[in-house]
Amino acid sequence: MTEKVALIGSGNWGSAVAKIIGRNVVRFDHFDNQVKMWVFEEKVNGQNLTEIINTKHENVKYLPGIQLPENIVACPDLVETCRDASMLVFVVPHQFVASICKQLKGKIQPNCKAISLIKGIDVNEHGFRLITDMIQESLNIRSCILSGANIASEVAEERFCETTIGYRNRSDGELFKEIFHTPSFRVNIVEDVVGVELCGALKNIVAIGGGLVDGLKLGDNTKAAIIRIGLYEMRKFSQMFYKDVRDETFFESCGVADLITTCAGGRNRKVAEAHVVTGKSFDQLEQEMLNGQKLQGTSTAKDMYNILSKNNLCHEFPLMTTIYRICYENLPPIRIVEDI
Ligand SMILES: NC(=O)c1ccc[n+]([C@@H]2O[C@H](COP(=O)([O-])OP(=O)(O)OC[C@H]3O[C@@H](n4cnc5c(N)ncnc54)[C@H](O)[C@@H]3O)[C@@H](O)[C@H]2O)c1
Ligand SMILES: O=P(O)(O)OC[C@H](O)CO
Repeated sequence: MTEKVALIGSGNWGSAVAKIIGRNVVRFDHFDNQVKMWVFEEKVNGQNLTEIINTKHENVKYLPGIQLPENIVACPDLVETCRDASMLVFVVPHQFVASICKQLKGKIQPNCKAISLIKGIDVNEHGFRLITDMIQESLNIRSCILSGANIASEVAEERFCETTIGYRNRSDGELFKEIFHTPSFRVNIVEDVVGVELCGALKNIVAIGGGLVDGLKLGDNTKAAIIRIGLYEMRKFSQMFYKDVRDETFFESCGVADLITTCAGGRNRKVAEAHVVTGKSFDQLEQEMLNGQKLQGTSTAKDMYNILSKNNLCHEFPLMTTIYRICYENLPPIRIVEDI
């Protein structure tokens, strides 16, 4: 059977993986060579971003300077992008997934499989769920997860790194590995969707902590302490709510490696540092510094705090709780070290 891949998302990470997927599908006979990529349409210098991508083969707004393969075709219509696909790659900021699934319900192939590259969780009045569960439940399809120490610009420049795919069904994990693995983007697959996904979501909160420490100029030892405590709280939370999450997952790229990279070079870190230095709000800094890219760490800190406070657990997760309070309750940033 010929597999057909569709990419849902074309931001910084979506465009970086488009380069990888576009090149990989042509290496195998069992993939259709054309990959449609859904673009949330917008004007860039008066021209539709889809038209720019399809003529220049570059996402000039979200990943400038990187050439995309010509078999990546930008499409502004979500349903049209996914209609005939058998493999869906979700790579949008987590706050947009619910509305995307709603639009796709009943409009995709019944044998479709999905993978989420999204780092975040979904919280509502009933509790919280994983983004992969949201995709599975709303579209009635299986979903893997991919997460790792993967800053998009470095991946796009083909600098060596690793990543982790979590699967429930091994053949899905192996199939998705084929479209992502390259000599410079090394994929390992593990049977722990929940562990891989929670690592990716929760590390974004710790990254805010790393940035606060940088803004306060507290130094490398303090940053290392934030990383260690963050890793401890990530594992504790994951295994408290999902007892099957494996210890080993935290030693994969999605675990300790992503924490290190995100606390060194990610957007969450950068904006949190600027928050300390300038005193401006996270929302304002996101607008000023990221040119349309989205922060995931602050909203995930809020989601996490809602879960913890509902379950009377704030005192057991002092780092995550303090980061939330600094972001949303005007707590002075120095409390990152005083309250943990
Ligand atoms: N950028 C990275 O280095 C990186 C690496 C690994 C994982 N991730 C994760 O991948 C996910 C996607 O991140 P990204 O960097 O590709 O996105 P991004 O931060 O570049 O987000 C901007 C994207 O969101 C789109 N958008 C804006 N408003 C929208 C709306 N209302 N509906 C739908 N889309 C809308 C924009 O068109 C653009 O494509 C996130 O969960 C992120 O944590 C990012
Ligand atoms: O830029 P950030 O902070 O969203 O982090 C990017 C990636 O998740 C790092 O692996």
